[in-house]
Amino acid sequence: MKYYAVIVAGGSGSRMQNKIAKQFLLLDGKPVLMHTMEAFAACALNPEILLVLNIHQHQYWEELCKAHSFTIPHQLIKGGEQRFHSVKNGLKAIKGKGIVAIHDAVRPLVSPELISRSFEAAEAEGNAVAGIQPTDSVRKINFDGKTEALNRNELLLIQTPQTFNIDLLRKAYQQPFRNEFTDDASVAEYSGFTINIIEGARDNIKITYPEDLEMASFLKKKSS
Ligand SMILES: Nc1ccn([C@@H]2O[C@H](COP(=O)(O)OP(=O)(O)OP(=O)(O)O)[C@@H](O)[C@H]2O)c(=O)n1
Ligand SMILES: C[C@](O)(CO)[C@H](O)COP(=O)(O)O
Repeated sequence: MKYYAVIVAGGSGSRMQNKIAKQFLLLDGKPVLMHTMEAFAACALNPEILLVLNIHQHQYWEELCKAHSFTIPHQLIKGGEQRFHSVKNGLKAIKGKGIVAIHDAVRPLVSPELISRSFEAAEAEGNAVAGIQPTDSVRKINFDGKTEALNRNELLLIQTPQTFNIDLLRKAYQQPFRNEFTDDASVAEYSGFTINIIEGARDNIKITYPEDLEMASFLKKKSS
């Protein structure tokens, strides 16, 4: 079986409010994106890595790789307007059959163990989407602005990797973009596929706001 990893890094990181896109910010002296790619390179299934990056950042990325002596093999793909389009561009670059993991570049603490588990579960079930249970109480905001309690035991916080049989995901990504397509599971589900959840990891955080980078540094040190 052939394994692929599409690392989506085509965003601008606006919520990070930094002139440098968050995927390039330093985490323990190394760009966030490099930590993420190292986790996939350490996966025993040896996935082929495709990095999806805004075309205007390709040269900057190549300079960063030289500066950090970063030599993990990968194919560079141009990003798209939305995450959806970036994933679609990544899929277009994969020929033939196999299993593909889609992963946010800004989830650098993903473990090779979770990556392998995701590939293995997707190979068995058709797809595998990482999720964890909320530990806070949760409420829904109604159209009138009032809120109502939800049963948190019926909810999941969804992460990446989100891993699929490539043929399944290619079919799903033939649909036109919809605003509710915030991840690959929502795209696959809208296309009629049932989503298979696997246990994610509490430290598999997405770096979105400045404090997330500080948290990631703490978690990285704790796990080393
Ligand atoms: N057009 C886009 C938008 C997002 N992403 C990627 O999707 C992942 C999750 O997106 P998010 O955390 O929202 O990143 P940004 O869109 O960069 O952040 P923001 O919404 O704060 O601008 C990130 O690795 C981001 O680089 C992408 O590949 N292409
Ligand atoms: C894909 C994702 O990380 C799953 O939780 C999330 O949907 C990405 O959302 P973002 O707004 O693009 O960061």
